[in-house]
Amino acid sequence: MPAADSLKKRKIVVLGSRSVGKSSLVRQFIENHFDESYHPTIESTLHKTLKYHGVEFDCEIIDTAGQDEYSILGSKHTIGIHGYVLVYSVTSRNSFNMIQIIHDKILDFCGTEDIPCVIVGSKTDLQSSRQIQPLEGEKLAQKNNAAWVETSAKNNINVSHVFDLCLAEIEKRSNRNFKVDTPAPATKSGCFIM
Ligand SMILES: Nc1nc2c(ncn2[C@@H]2O[C@H](COP(=O)(O)OP(=O)(O)OP(=O)(O)O)[C@@H](O)[C@H]2O)c(=O)[nH]1
Repeated sequence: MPAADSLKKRKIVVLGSRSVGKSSLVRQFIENHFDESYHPTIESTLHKTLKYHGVEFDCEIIDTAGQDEYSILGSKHTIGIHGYVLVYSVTSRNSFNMIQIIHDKILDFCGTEDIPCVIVGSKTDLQSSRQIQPLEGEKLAQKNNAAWVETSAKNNINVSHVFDLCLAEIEKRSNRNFKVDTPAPATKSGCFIM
């Protein structure tokens, strides 16, 4: 296996409203662990090596603090980012509505019309509290040219699939215009054009 510093690097940021399960998703993926208690996140960065089409990538996954409509999306969450995981809870209409707001903020900041993105409906184990049906999630993803999946971090359902999908979205775009190794040119704001 190649040393981590010789691997191609991919930076993925996880965004969404407060308490939708962003940290739980990331922790389950990286540490195979789920915690019922809630500890609000400030920000944490974790690493994992992922394989896509036989190529290994050193993935840096940035778990962010919960967003609301007034949160400012900074350069930290846009510049140098290859892919986005946008999480809503299937039990919260507000968190679902936030996805479009966050997506639009990213496009606006990056000055682009398309980003590699996976939209994630979390907490599917809480079926009796469900407010968002799968079809709504799928339609939102289609509208934004994003991948979509529902997960349960608690039951470890589809957790790793989120990150496979994200790499696929990243590589789909980078292969369209560039070789995997070629750094994408930056826009005026410094975001990658994928
Ligand atoms: N039942 C269930 N609860 C979950 C799931 N994922 C997360 N939770 C719970 O939801 C609460 C919030 O989870 P976090 O992972 O901290 O959410 P977050 O989006 O990182 O929260 P912020 O740091 O505020 O942005 C915790 O009590 C978790 O145990 C899930 O898949 N199923």
